[in-house]
Amino acid sequence: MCGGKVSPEEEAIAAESKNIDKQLKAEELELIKVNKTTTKILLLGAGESGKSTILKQFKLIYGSGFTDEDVKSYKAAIRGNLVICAKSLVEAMDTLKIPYGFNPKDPANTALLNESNELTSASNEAKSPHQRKRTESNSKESSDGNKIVKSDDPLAQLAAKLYDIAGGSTSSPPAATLIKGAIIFHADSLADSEIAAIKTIWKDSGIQYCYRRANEYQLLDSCAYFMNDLDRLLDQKYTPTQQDILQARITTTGVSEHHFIISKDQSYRIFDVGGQRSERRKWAPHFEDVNAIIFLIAISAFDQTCTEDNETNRTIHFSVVESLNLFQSICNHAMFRTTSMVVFMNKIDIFKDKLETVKVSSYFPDFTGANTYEAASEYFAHRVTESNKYTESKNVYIYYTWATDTSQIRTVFLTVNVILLQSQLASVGMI
Ligand SMILES: Nc1nc2c(ncn2[C@@H]2O[C@H](COP(=O)(O)OP(=O)(O)OP(=O)(O)O)[C@@H](O)[C@H]2O)c(=O)[nH]1
Ligand SMILES: [Mg+2]
Repeated sequence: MCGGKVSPEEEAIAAESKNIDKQLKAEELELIKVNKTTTKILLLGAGESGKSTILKQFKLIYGSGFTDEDVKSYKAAIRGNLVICAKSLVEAMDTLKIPYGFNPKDPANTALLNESNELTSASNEAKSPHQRKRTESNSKESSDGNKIVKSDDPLAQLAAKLYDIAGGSTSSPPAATLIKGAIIFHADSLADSEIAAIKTIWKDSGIQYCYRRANEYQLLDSCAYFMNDLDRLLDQKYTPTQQDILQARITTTGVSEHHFIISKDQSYRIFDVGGQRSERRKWAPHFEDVNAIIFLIAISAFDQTCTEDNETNRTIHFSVVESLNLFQSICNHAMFRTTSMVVFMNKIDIFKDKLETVKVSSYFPDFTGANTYEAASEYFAHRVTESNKYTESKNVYIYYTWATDTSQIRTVFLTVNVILLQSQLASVGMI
């Protein structure tokens, strides 16, 4: 075949072989496409940031929803959640020193409060400017958002005084004593006495005041959702709704893998991990071949201390600070140099509510903007994006999410899917 004339048969064979090559190439490309668009995603973030709730939304939106088995186990979990909430509340009544029946709006309390305010301002007047400055900085000792703000609220002090006068923890009503002794469990049903006790304490004005101070101790975010609907949840024929399941809290231990087909071109392998500190050492074995990380930060917790700190009495950090540090270490991890980072700034519903009464600058003094949702969320988003050291090789995409709201999450997922598909195709040079 050195420059000789090519016969029509040979021509046909060459054309056929060209065709086959073309077809193979197309099939290979298709194969690559299919393989490359199976995105391996890790759901990361601190405990209670909402990872498993996002996974539940994947099941609802792209999977077959909750199975009968799921519903059964969540029914028991929800009842367990009720006991946990009731227990957290009655325990906090003692740690915060709030007497049962305490009503901040009671005229007698208002009068006492005015009296103590007058006394405080008289004593402040008598102090030198230097002494005054020291008292003020003691009550709000927070320079880097990393130290706890000490409560010098006159109402909290009045409650504590009345608590001591009433006899402290010995003055707890029988319902509270019963709850204190209750064992936390996942159960299909609760004893009648426990049901009655939970109902009684939730109606107590002191407990309601304690609930409003939930940033000072650990309480499940779904506490009010469940407690305000006790009759329905405790009915013998109760079956959890989708929303109840989204609100239910089961702490994740270990790592679980889940598969979802998003479209004909896109499928996900999602890994849900436990976010509590003791769980984080189980993350690393899953770091190989990760295409994207969805990292959750509960921004509503900007005034909240960390669970584990409360348990061990170690140095107290704000949980958002811990989340930002955790994000920084993941984002700048050598194995994730080119891994797309999608950050869900989660629990914006609670965040918005909180901003009505709580100042971000009290906990993050370098925040100088207006105490609005727009300014505060932008501030936290900036804290996230500025952590990325690999600005040349990857992007950090920020979304504000309400993980328990399926329609909001559906919209968020649509844009996340587009971004993940594009960045994955780009990473294999296909766009
Ligand atoms: N109101 C509100 N509650 C939320 C939101 N996201 C999650 N929650 C609730 O927060 C609690 C904790 O959520 P999970 O999804 O269990 O948190 P996690 O990150 O999986 O926690 P670990 O498994 O311990 O790592 C649950 O009761 C959820 O219903 C949100 O955006 N708004
Ligand atoms: Mg979880």
